[in-house]
Amino acid sequence: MITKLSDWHSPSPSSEQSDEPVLRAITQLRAGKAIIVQDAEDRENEADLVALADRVSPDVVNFMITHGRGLVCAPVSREIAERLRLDPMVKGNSDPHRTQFTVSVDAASCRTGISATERARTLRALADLHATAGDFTRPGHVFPLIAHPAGVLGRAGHTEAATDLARLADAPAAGVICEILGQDGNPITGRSVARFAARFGLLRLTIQQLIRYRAAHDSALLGRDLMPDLTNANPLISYSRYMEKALASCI
Ligand SMILES: O=C(CO)[C@H](O)[C@H](O)COP(=O)(O)O
Repeated sequence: MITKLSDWHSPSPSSEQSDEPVLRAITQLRAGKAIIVQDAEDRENEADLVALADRVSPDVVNFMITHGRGLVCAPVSREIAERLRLDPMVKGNSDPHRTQFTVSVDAASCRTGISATERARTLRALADLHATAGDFTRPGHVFPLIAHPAGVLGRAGHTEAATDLARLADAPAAGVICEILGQDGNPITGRSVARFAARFGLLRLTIQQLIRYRAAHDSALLGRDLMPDLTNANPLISYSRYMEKALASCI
C-alpha cells in the first residue's frame, strides 16, 4: 500500500515541464527556506509564506512575522494531530473554508512562547516524530491546522499544500504558514505578490500547480484516467471518484 507521497513521484516525461515549479519548491524547502504558495482567486485568494516545520529557524519565523504579518500556523497530518492530542479549537467549525484549527500550543520548554525563537522551537517539536502530547502546553502561540488526508487532491488549501510539500520533501508532514499582508493590512494579491517575491528572492507556487503535479504522478502509478477536474476550484468531488478507482486498483 502507498503511504508516502514520495513513493508516488517517479519521473513522467509528459509532466516534466509542469513538474519543475514543484521540484524547485521542494529544493528550497529542504534548504530550510520559505516559499510563497497562492490558492485560487475564487477561493481565499491569499499568498502564504510556507516552510517546513522540522527545519524552521528563528530567522524564518522572524521573517514571517515581520514581512508576512499574518497568523503563524502549523499545518499537520491527522496522524500527528492524533498522536499529540491536538483537539479541535471549537466544536462546530463555521470557518468559511472549514480550516481545521486545533487548540494552540507552545513547546513545554518555552518561557512565554511568543518570541521567534520559541515559536520555531514549538514548530520543530510539532514535527518531531518522537514528541508526545505532554511535550506541549495549551493554549499557546502556534496554531496547528489539520490537513485533509488526501492533501490538495481533497482540499485545495494552504494547509494541505504545506503537508503535501513536506511529504514530497521526505520530511514529517508538518509545515509552517503565514499569510502575507500588505502595508494597508490587507492580504496582497496579483502583482503585489510578484513584487514581494522579487524583493525577497522567494519562489512562488500555486496550489493548482501542486494539484497538477500530484494528479500526474498519482495517475502514472494508478492508471491514466485518475485526473481530478482542475476546472473545479474545490477538487473534492472529482477526488472522491478518483479515490474509488484508486482503492479498487489496490484490492
Ligand atoms: O485560515 C488561515 C490560517 O491563518 C489561512 O487562511 C491559511 O491560508 C490556511 O487556511 P486554508 O488551508 O483554508 O488555506
